Amino acid sequence: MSAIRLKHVWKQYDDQVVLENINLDVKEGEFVTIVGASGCGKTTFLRMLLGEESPSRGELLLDGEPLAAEPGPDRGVVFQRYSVMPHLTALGNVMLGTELERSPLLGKLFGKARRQARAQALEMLDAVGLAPAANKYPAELSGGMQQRLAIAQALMKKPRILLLDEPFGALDPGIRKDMHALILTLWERTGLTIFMITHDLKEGFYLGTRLLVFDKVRHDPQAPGAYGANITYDIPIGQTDPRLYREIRNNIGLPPEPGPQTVQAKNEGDKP
Ligand SMILES: Nc1ncnc2c1ncn2[C@@H]1O[C@H](COP(=O)(O)OP(=O)(O)OP(=O)(O)O)[C@@H](O)[C@H]1O
Repeated sequence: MSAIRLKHVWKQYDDQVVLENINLDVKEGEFVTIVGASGCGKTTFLRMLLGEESPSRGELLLDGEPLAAEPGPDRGVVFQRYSVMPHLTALGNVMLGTELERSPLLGKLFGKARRQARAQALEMLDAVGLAPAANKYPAELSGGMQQRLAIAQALMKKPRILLLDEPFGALDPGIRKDMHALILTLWERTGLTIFMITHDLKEGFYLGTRLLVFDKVRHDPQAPGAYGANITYDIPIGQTDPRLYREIRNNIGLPPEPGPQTVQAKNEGDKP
C-alpha cells in the first residue's frame, strides 16, 4: 500500500487557486524531490503533508486514512532557515521537543526521564556530526551546523516522513556536499520517506529516487488566480528505472549509482 496518497487534491486561498487536481501515490521509503517555479505552490504542498494546511478539495491519505489536520510526531520538518531557540544550547534545542512532549506545562524533565532524553539527544547530535558542538549556542554555530541541528531536532521524534523545504538553499556549495552525504546516510539508515523541495535541479536528481516537477500550465491573464499548479512531470529516478536513472545522472555529470558508494565518494571530495 502507498504510504501517502493524494486524490484529486486542490488548494485555494480565497479566489486564488494554488494547486489543482494533484494525484500522487508515494511508497514508504521513497525520496521524493520537488522542483518548480517560485510561487507555484511547492511549500503549500509540503505544508499540507505536514498537516499545517488542509486541502480545499480532495483527499490526502496516510496509510489509507485521512491525514490528521495538524502536525504530528510521524512527520518532521526542516525549513531553509531554521529558527532555533537562541537561549538554549544545541543539546537543549534537540531535547526541547521531548521535554515539551512529556512535560507540556513545565517543558522540563527530571531524574531518569531527563537522563534518557539527554542520552537520546546526544545520540542524535552524534548522528548528524554535531556531538562536539552539543554545548554551543546557536549564535556560535555556522549555517551548515544550524541545519544539522534542525535535522537532528526533526529526527528526534522518530518521524516516518521527513519534509525538507530547501534545507540547503542558504549554504555554501562545499557545505551542501557534506549535507547531501548526511541526508543520504540518514535516509539509507532509517528508511524514512522524504519529500524535499529544492531550487537546484541537479540536487533533485542526485538525491531523489523520484523527481516531481510542479508547474502552472494554464494561465488566464484576466484572472491570474483562476488556475493552479499541477505535477507536470513525475520522473522515476533510481530503483524504478535504473537505466533512465543512470542516463540522467550521466547527462548531468554524476556517478552512476547513489547510495553508500556515492556518499563515500563525496566525503573524499570527489565530484558532487
Ligand atoms: N496562507 C496563505 N494565504 C494566502 N495565500 C497563500 C498562503 N500561503 C501561500 N499562499 C500563496 O500561494 C502561492 C504559492 O506559495 P508557495 O509558498 O507554496 O510557493 P512556492 O512554490 O513554495 O514558492 P517559492 O519557491 O518561492 O518558495 C503564492 O502565491 C502564495 O502567495
